[in-house]
Amino acid sequence: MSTTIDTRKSGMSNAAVKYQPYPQVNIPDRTWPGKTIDQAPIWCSVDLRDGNQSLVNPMGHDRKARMFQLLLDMNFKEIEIGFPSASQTDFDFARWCVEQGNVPDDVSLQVLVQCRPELITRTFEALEGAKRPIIHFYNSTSELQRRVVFAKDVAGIKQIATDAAKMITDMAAKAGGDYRFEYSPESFTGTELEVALEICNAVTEIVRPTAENKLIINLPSTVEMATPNVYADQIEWMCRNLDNRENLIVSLHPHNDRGTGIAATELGLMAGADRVEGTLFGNGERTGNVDVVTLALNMYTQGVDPGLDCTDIERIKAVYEYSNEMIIPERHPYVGELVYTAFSGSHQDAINKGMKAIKTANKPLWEVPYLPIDPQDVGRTYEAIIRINSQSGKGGIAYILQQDHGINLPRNLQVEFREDIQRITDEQGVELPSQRIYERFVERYVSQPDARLRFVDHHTYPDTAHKGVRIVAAEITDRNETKRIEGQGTGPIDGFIHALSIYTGIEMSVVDYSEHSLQKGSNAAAIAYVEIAHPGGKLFGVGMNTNIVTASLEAIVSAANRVLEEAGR
Ligand SMILES: CC(=O)SCCNC(=O)CCNC(=O)[C@H](O)C(C)(C)COP(=O)(O)OP(=O)(O)OC[C@H]1O[C@@H](n2cnc3c(N)ncnc32)[C@H](O)[C@@H]1OP(=O)(O)O
Ligand SMILES: CC(C)C(=O)C(=O)O
Repeated sequence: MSTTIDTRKSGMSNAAVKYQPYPQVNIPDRTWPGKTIDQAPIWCSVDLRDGNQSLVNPMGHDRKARMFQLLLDMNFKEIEIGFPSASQTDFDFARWCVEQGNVPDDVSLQVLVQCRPELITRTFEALEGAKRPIIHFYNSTSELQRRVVFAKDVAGIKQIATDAAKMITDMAAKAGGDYRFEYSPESFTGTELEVALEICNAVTEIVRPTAENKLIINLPSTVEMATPNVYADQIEWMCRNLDNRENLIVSLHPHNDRGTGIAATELGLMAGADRVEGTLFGNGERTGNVDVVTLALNMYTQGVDPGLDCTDIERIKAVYEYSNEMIIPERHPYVGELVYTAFSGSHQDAINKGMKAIKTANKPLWEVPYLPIDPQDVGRTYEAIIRINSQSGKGGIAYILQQDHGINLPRNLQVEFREDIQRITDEQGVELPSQRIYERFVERYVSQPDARLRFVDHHTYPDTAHKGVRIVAAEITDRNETKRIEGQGTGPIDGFIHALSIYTGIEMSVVDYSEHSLQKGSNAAAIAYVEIAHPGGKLFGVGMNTNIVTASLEAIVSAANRVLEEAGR
């Protein structure tokens, strides 16, 4: 049976008229699909330039300086600090970096400039005295921009690039400094590969890079226009065909228009690129530049040292938010508020078991279901891993009580208490915080404010008529009236439940018992759990006391109160 879809209903049936598919690259012997990323690229932060130029309010000195210090602390060795010929703020910041920025000797300041003589001259002024700075010059080479922006043919566009390359290398030679150079055929992804190659080769011929001073050829996905495999094909094609490849550093500068900037970069690295330009958490034009923190942590979680320090991701986030005046969404990889949190039951159960298994195994290898990275590796805690709402299960509730309050619920009690929590979360429709779960646990099982019975005291003595049997004499209150009860058994628990069975007229017996201490040290408070059987089924009681025997007997009273409540007495 075939189904016909009526495309007229989609409202987007003009797609083929308005847009055209991106052409594929003819490279049938491509090698990148078989490669893996096994070492970090050279990283270059463009937060202070591409990031900055896309902000509602571009950064002033303080916001730039704070970001700059963070980038140094994260171990970036190449930092594009701005476009000094574009504004006085950027010029002054470049001068501040050179004169007062305490830039380590192994860090290169990079600046961007268009291929325009007056802007190039001003750029050299901004960098006077800098150690091994990178002059990054660009012009758009795309078919569309050649046509509608520059009204020039390929030769004319090439001329813009080569004139600039000549001027820049001449000025650098005259200045006598140890300049480095970067050229970008901007809008590379909109440029025919042969054209991009011709222009890059022409620039390389003028710059004459050497092994000691390589030329950076930056191949930007200025606008992301195709699937990431196409970008990888383009990079592999360029790497194969560029002249003097051994003296070039091939750099990627991906944007994220299709939401696949990370994938494109990773495939581009597999295709032979050496360097990546990007920004923290992907700030940048439109949908942003590629996010270097995510890229670095993706490498880290594959066992590759990324060379960037992301161990204090909260600081990186704080500086990002201060300097860019933007907020990071809750789902952002590695940093979002919710990315280490599971609300759903089966995820919580698996995480809970995984965390226990890791503790038991005592090995460094991280293997926890649903958590591709140990949150502590980026300075996050385990506190937020599990949060409870109506989608949650017993494993999650058990994890919260254990992790936050030191309470290890027996499995059957987990099942029982989960039903109670589920009822509350269903009724309220919101998350139940850890403290509220704890309070509910104590109220239901320990303090029981509306309950009839309270344990007061007990003592035991041998039953002289029966060998091995002890008599338990206990004092309890029933609706605040003191009562003395008595029973027999092999020990206090056994005898006390017998006494309560006689007193209440309901036959009860202990089917499960466990206890543990709640705090370490000499004043250890104990918690005891008893599961009792009664004619209507089974249920739990819990006692907490500094004395373990008292905690056990309180647990039995707790269970008895619940039996009475169920029986409507
Ligand atoms: C993809 C990117 O992110 S590239 C970086 C973009 N960043 C920025 O533009 C931020 C900083 N820029 C600025 O402050 C300004 O654009 C300036 C100071 C650089 C230049 O300002 P202005 O000259 O006033 O104006 P504008 O930017 O509109 O100039 C466009 C002119 O430069 C030409 N042009 C643009 N880019 C280049 C280039 N890379 N090389 C040579 N010429 C260029 C255009 O063809 C146009 O020429 P026309 O005036 O003959 O039509
Ligand atoms: C200047 C270039 C590298 C750029 O920012 C881009 O293409 O996005």
